[in-house]
Amino acid sequence: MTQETRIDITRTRRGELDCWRLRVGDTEAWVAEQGAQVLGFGRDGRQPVVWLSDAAVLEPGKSVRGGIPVCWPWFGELARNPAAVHAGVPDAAHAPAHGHARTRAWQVQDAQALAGEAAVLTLALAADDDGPWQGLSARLDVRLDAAGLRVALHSRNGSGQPRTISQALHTYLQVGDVRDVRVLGLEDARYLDTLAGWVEKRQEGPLHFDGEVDRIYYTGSPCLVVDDTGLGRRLVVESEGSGSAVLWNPHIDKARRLSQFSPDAWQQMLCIETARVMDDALVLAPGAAHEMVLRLWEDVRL
Ligand SMILES: O=P(O)(O)OC[C@H]1O[C@H](O)[C@H](O)[C@@H](O)[C@@H]1O
Repeated sequence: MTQETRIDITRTRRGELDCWRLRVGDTEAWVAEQGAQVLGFGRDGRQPVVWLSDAAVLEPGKSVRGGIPVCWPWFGELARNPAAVHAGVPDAAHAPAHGHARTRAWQVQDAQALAGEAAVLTLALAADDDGPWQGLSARLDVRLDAAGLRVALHSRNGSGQPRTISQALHTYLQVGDVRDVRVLGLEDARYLDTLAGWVEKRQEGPLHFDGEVDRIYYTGSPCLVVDDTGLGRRLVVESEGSGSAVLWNPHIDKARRLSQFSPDAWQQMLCIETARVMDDALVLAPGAAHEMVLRLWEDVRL
């Protein structure tokens, strides 16, 4: 990247949400302040890397279907989590899926265009003063540069007790046709098949999407690759500080039950969710902090 590469960051609105647009040369990312949710990432004139539903609703209080929702301080159904995650929560069975962070207003801490380098945005979610999540705070650093998109989720336990949480950067990826895609890097990994009674299985070969997939992988590899022959590209999802990943595609029937989701949209998306879930849940000692990083880029084959 040269000093002349255009880099900027601007506050703007999409629908009813306050957002930030990060721009580095011909690459752009969008982030909503609500939920610190990345809403888009891609290069001019190419298919997006990050998928956003054409039925997405950009309104306060609603998690947007697509982008990278931040699931925190729990992932999925709270009651399905290890007991330590919902200890002290009075009505875990009725807690909202994927935690409260994705629909809350996060505070902007920093927004900078670093000449010749990157556009960076930092958003923070203050700790609750009381209640079951008292003392737990989060921060999300988003950085766009010539290498791609980097998203880092910091969790901090400011309480006087050890705390266990679960979390995910729930990345929706754009693909040509999910039936022609394979995910590499999961070979031989243990996984929980949530569609088959949460039994543990082992992945054989690359992952294909022949039907609904909703699995929690214990990832030995920090680097997963979406090999997309339809779009002639590979998407690389690299993680740090994460030992699990959720792989999801709703296929035909579940697509009909999802909010903000067109009936055929399952064909053009899949989720790779960089996570700390189930056996890999995150234990934070009093005063401790943790960083989980996702790096995402497109590798174009000619
Ligand atoms: O509809 P949402 O609450 O956004 O959840 C969307 C999906 O998230 C994860 O991938 C879960 O593993 C799925 O079971 C769930 O359907």
